[in-house]
Amino acid sequence: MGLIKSIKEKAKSQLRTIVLPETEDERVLKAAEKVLEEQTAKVVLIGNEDTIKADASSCTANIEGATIIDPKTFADLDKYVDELVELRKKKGMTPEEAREILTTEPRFFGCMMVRLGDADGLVAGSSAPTADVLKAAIQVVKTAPGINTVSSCFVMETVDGNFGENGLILFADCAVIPEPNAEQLADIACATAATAKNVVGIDPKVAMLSFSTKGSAKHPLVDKVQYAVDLMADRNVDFPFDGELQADAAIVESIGAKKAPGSDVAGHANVLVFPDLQSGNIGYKLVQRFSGAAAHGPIIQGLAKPVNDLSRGCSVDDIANLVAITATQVK
Ligand SMILES: CC(C)(COP(=O)(O)OP(=O)(O)OC[C@H]1O[C@@H](n2cnc3c(N)ncnc32)[C@H](O)[C@@H]1OP(=O)(O)O)[C@@H](O)C(=O)NCCC(=O)NCCS
Ligand SMILES: CC(=O)OP(=O)(O)O
Repeated sequence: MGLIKSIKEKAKSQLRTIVLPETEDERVLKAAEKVLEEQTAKVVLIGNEDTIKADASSCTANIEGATIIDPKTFADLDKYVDELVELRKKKGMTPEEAREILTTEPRFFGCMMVRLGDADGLVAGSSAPTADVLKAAIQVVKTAPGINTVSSCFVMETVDGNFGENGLILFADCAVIPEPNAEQLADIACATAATAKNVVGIDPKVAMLSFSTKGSAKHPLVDKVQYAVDLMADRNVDFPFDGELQADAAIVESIGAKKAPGSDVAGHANVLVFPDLQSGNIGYKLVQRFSGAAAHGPIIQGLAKPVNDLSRGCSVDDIANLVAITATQVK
């Protein structure tokens, strides 16, 4: 069974409640229809009921069965306001500011639903830059206990099946931390290994990428990746990892054997940790567009509850697929 098919089967058996706050986007309304039709989740749409219904009708999206919540008339708004003030009191947020944010920024309202258990997860980002989704998630949902770093990965479903795990390969971090330090690179590697296991169902083999393989180039940027590898060794992680490796050494067996002989990851990696956000974000988009790979994500890692982002270039299917992925992340 393909990845998305098996994730949808799992989601169907759990039927979680997922919030879609960006209801001004017709792709979201069409995705809501698809999710309801496939019964992979219950759907909550945020916004004015008349407007959402009129928009759905004009794009012929059947959203019957979705729950529509208008923050402006929401019965528990005062409770949400109190919670946001409490969360942001160190930053000096007033009740008036909290009310304004919750009634005008649906991503914040949706994240508060998730925080307070009125929904299980949230998917947004089709009509806002990633930073807007991340800010709502980090400020409201917060990191999971014991976790310092929020990061992201894409599950790339490549076409020819030769790379990674029968064509499945995770790329990280492609959406969150612009210039990770070595500690954060190690955190990204550990979080992505967990996503590989828990969401994709594969045993992770993690390559810490660079423009150098095993000291073939000398530069402070190479030193940073080597230090991240040392930190992972200190953490005694329970998955194979290696670095620093160039991308070809990580994913092509013959090149891995030549550039990093003896490595149990080189040539077989199914998790690629990029050294920074520039390489990660550019890398995933090039693979997606040049090769026709499906890019599922960005799946956000390290939050207390599942909130996932979309690229603004996403399709209706991308949104519906990410809703199913989000549903299966609920603990
Ligand atoms: C993620 C991002 C939005 C955070 O920005 P920020 O200005 O630090 O966000 P906020 O001010 O809302 O931060 C809220 C809190 O979360 C913390 N935080 C920020 N990034 C974090 C991370 N990756 N992990 C854990 N905590 C984080 C902040 O330190 C802050 O803590 P505080 O409230 O105790 O001071 C920012 O790093 C960003 O824009 N990243 C790039 C996103 C992007 O453009 N991606 C490319 C396209 S996909
Ligand atoms: C993940 C990402 O790159 O998002 P966007 O394309 O919306 O910037």
